[in-house]
Amino acid sequence: MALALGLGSLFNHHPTSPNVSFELDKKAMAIRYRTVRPVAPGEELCICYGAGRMWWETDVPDSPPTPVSESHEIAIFGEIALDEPDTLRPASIPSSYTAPLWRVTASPDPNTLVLETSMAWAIDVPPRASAALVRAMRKLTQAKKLKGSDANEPYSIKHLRSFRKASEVIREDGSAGDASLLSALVSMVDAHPDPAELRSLLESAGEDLPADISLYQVRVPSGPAPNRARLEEWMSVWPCVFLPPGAGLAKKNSIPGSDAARAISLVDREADNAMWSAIGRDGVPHAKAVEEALLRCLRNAEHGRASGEAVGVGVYVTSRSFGEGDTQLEPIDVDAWDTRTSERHPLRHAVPNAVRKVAALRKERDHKSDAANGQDYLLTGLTLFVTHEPCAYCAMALIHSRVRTVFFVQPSPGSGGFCGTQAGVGGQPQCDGTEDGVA
Ligand SMILES: C[S@@+](CC[C@H](N)C(=O)[O-])C[C@H]1O[C@@H](n2cnc3c(N)ncnc32)[C@H](O)[C@@H]1O
Repeated sequence: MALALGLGSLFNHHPTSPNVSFELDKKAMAIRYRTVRPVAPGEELCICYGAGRMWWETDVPDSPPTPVSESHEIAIFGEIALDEPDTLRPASIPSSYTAPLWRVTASPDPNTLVLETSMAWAIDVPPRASAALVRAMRKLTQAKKLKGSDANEPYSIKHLRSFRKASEVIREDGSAGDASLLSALVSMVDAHPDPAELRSLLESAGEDLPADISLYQVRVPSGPAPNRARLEEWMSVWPCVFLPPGAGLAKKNSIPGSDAARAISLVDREADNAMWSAIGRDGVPHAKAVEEALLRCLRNAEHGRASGEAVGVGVYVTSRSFGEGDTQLEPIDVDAWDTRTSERHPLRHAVPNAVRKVAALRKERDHKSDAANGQDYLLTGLTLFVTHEPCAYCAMALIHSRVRTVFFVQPSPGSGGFCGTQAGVGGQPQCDGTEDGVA
């Protein structure tokens, strides 16, 4: 997350074709803005804040909720309703409790992924020479001399269209292109930093290329557009392709060090929605099962409070699968709550209490001398529900425990260790965060 200060905060949002792109320079702690096409006098400079409804667009309705069943409608990723009979409901929970349901994940969201750009080398060729250039590049690629022209290697240019009208291209040196020529991408600058070496490489391919190959730099998106909705934004920098839903951004398929390179896969909201509206093995819709589990977790918090604990945080851990994979686990249902007051112990938060209970249960029940990877004590494959967003300590405990998914009811902006895992503990590369969370 970066906040633009100074003039950076003046850019308004254009949802589809901004004329300015920006990139984060994390080392310099700066944001760089660049025009991505010629700008007419008086034309407003706009960036794209991301896809989807913006916070000021209050009159634009959210997409309608997906009904789970006729009698039980829950807005998937909109709202979760806890409307239990009064006898079961803890007193602290209003009779019709509704809370927004968000997904927080270690994977970046395609709607907010920042468009990163890099410099690439291009040359101008007459249209009739384009086939010769393609042949030359193919030969050099096969001979492993031209870096980045294969999809599966660093500095790949495979997501980018190879040719563009030379007159439409913004060159880094400010020169104008000839309308009768094509601008052809050759490689990323980082793959071949020395233009003289690249030029002689192209000449060595022995194809019928123009005699006066002159390389110039152009700005291109570092990776493919994360979805169709963002494609226009990416295309305004350089024509390119988008990732089909569910496709991952392969680490090796993007610019090393870029956000895209760190991404293992993107959040796939369509698949998410399908998951939430699906029916579990026991015939209960996943969304209804989540609601029940959240209620149990709220009851645990209430139980802690009623037994004199100062902090009312409750946890429920279950082996029940919510559509994420179909592994059959030994059934586990563990309840826990914060016990700092009764145990006079600063570390007896609800989450580590649950982690200890699961470890003890599995050690006793599932222990085998040949158990691999801690499967007889970790939370691998389990889902944990917690009333409050885990703090940094609890988030680390969850990461070390290898829990599969975490649901929490109450986010803790600013102090939570989990929210927007790209900023929280789970998103730190050194933490090996693999868990997903739902708030
Ligand atoms: C970063 S500021 C942009 C500069 C702001 N317009 C100003 O004059 O200070 C973001 C705010 O600008 C407004 N804004 C930006 N793009 C907009 C758009 N396309 N339509 C309406 N309001 C927009 C929203 O109120 C938003 O909260």
